[in-house]
Amino acid sequence: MTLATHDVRWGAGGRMIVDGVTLDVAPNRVLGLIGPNGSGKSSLLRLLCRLRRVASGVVSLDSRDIADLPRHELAKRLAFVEQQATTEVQLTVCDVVRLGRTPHRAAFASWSAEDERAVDAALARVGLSERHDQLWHTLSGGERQRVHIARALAQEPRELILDEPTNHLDIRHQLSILALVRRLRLTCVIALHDLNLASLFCDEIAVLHEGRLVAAGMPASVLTPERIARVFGIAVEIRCDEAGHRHIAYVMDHEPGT
Ligand SMILES: Nc1ncnc2c1ncn2[C@@H]1O[C@H](COP(=O)(O)OP(=O)(O)OP(=O)(O)O)[C@@H](O)[C@H]1O
Repeated sequence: MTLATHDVRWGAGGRMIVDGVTLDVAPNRVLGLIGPNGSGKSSLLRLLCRLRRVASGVVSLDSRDIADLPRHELAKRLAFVEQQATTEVQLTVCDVVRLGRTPHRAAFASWSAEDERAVDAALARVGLSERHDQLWHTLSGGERQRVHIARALAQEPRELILDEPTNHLDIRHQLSILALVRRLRLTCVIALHDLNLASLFCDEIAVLHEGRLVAAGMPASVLTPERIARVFGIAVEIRCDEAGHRHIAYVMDHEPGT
């Protein structure tokens, strides 16, 4: 166990938004977090990264309460790729990725060859090496998303938290980013909306509904038509192809657009 929550609660605006979530993230595995809009996915991810403090319960890293970890130590271990992260407009792509090296550098230390290698490797991994010097604000939405993933990789974390990292990406880049996340062999928690991508790329899936964890486990056991109907309010059929891959097909009771 590296990252875990025990009975974590957090509320805002007079209501409970994350309501008693207990979850273990297996080391070096990808946990997909799914749930309808507003079910508390981003809020839970922010609690995992200590960007918000729990109202009650514990988030732990290697069995230590993250509330007790020095900020610097937490930043070396855990990287977060936020949904629609913004960045100062006058920075170049490599400036943004270099920010990922901050936790590894002592105050006033000069930029090292190791830092530069980590930045170059991170940009290469997301396929943006040739954009090294481009101004960040001139990138497309999908390219910005990949730069933020590179920034997180430059941090060389052991735990990687991603909030809908496939937003803005075309289908090829959605597949390549999720394949990359799998290849990294880090402990990953990743909020996703696409149930088929979650099923294909995640080792385990956790389902949030109205702030509560309603299921967690292997994709095939969690993503059943009954549960999808209950949580998302839609009808689906599960089809298996010849290779044994499951495909979740949406059942329309009328033709789209009619
Ligand atoms: N600081 C806050 N104050 C008041 N309400 C908040 C705050 N943060 C989140 N919420 C509410 O909590 C609920 C859960 O939000 P959250 O962003 O965690 O959901 P989500 O599952 O990530 O949704 P989505 O799929 O739409 O991104 C929403 O109804 C949101 O409006």
